[in-house]
Amino acid sequence: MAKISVLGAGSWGTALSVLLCDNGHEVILWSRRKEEADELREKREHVSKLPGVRLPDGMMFTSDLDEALPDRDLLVMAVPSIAARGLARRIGPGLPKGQLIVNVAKGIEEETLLTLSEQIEEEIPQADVAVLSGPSHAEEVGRKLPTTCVIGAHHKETAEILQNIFMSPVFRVYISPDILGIELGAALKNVIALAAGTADGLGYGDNTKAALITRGITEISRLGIAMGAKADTFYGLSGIGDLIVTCASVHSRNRKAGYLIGQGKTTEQAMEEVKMVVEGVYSAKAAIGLAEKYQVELPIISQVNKVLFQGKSPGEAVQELMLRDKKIESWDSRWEEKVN
Ligand SMILES: NC(=O)C1=CN([C@@H]2O[C@H](COP(=O)(O)OP(=O)(O)OC[C@H]3O[C@@H](n4cnc5c(N)ncnc54)[C@H](O)[C@@H]3O)[C@@H](O)[C@H]2O)C=CC1
Ligand SMILES: O=C(CO)COP(=O)(O)O
Repeated sequence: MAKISVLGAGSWGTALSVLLCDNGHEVILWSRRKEEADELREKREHVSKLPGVRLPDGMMFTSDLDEALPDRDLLVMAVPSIAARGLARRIGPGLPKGQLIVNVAKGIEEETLLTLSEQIEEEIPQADVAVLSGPSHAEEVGRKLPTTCVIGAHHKETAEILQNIFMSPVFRVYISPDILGIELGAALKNVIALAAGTADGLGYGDNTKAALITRGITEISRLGIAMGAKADTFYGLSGIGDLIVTCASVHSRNRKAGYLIGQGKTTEQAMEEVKMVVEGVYSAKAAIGLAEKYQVELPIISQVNKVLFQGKSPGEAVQELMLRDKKIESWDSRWEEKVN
């Protein structure tokens, strides 16, 4: 049994707390809001974020970091990406050397273009930071539906410890050393999911969705490989796997926000209506910074940015993508041509 604190009581932090409790660990779920921690303790359900999922009797709740942080084998960071650095800065000074931390949020920092684990490592240099990602909607993990994820860590021993902690008959966990590839796939799939949702909102069909998923992963992996990630990672759970689920699922907040934009809502209206965090909106901007830095073309992600932030009509963005220069699908030595 491990002593674990999950920091962030949104839908994902809550679902993972249930999983970890069911796995026999001692779990404290930290919320930044006292009323939320009190309500979770009393109702044993997160009514607004994860309705219908009973929170196990043994699960503990607090809004006090002094209760959540000392003497924990593992800290799971489950706050929205824009809050990750701030929380890491706040908790870092008190943590011991080698503190194991798993980040489960998905994003890239717009100003620095750093992944979340890189930000956490900057703020808590003494920690051993890993990531968990993959096609895993909280609503389904909460209902104990079979799910697979991947854990990325610097050291294989760390990855194996975490694999043992998270793995269950309904939650299968793979391990990988490619933290960068995992985090890039996680953050950028949300931007493509916004596009997929927008296509749904415009009334387009399955062909369009398949095109966005396929050309989307090409775009994500092109950038990731230029940054030093491993190509295979983008065809794994945290890449194509998460991209498929986020573009297709009724649970996806990014897809939902895209849908509303396709129906004519502004970015702000769509984010407000979804209520929960829409990470793709932040990652979209960061992706443009990365594309410029690594001199990589990201046609879909560029159009998503124009729709989100420059008021371009989604229909026009699709037209522009369809009418781009003619291309070869992928590089082939027989024609020896570099393609985008
Ligand atoms: N919901 C899901 O199915 C999954 C979500 N994720 C990722 O997990 C992260 C968290 O997402 P959700 O739990 O779904 O979000 P959510 O929208 O359900 O909840 C976010 C929670 O974070 C709290 N929060 C906001 N700012 C904070 C701060 N500065 N400090 C502490 N807490 C703060 C809010 O009060 C709220 O309870 C995101 O990066 C998301 O992409 C990853 C996999 C699955
Ligand atoms: O990352 C997720 C599922 O793996 C959740 O995606 P959304 O944030 O779009 O709901």
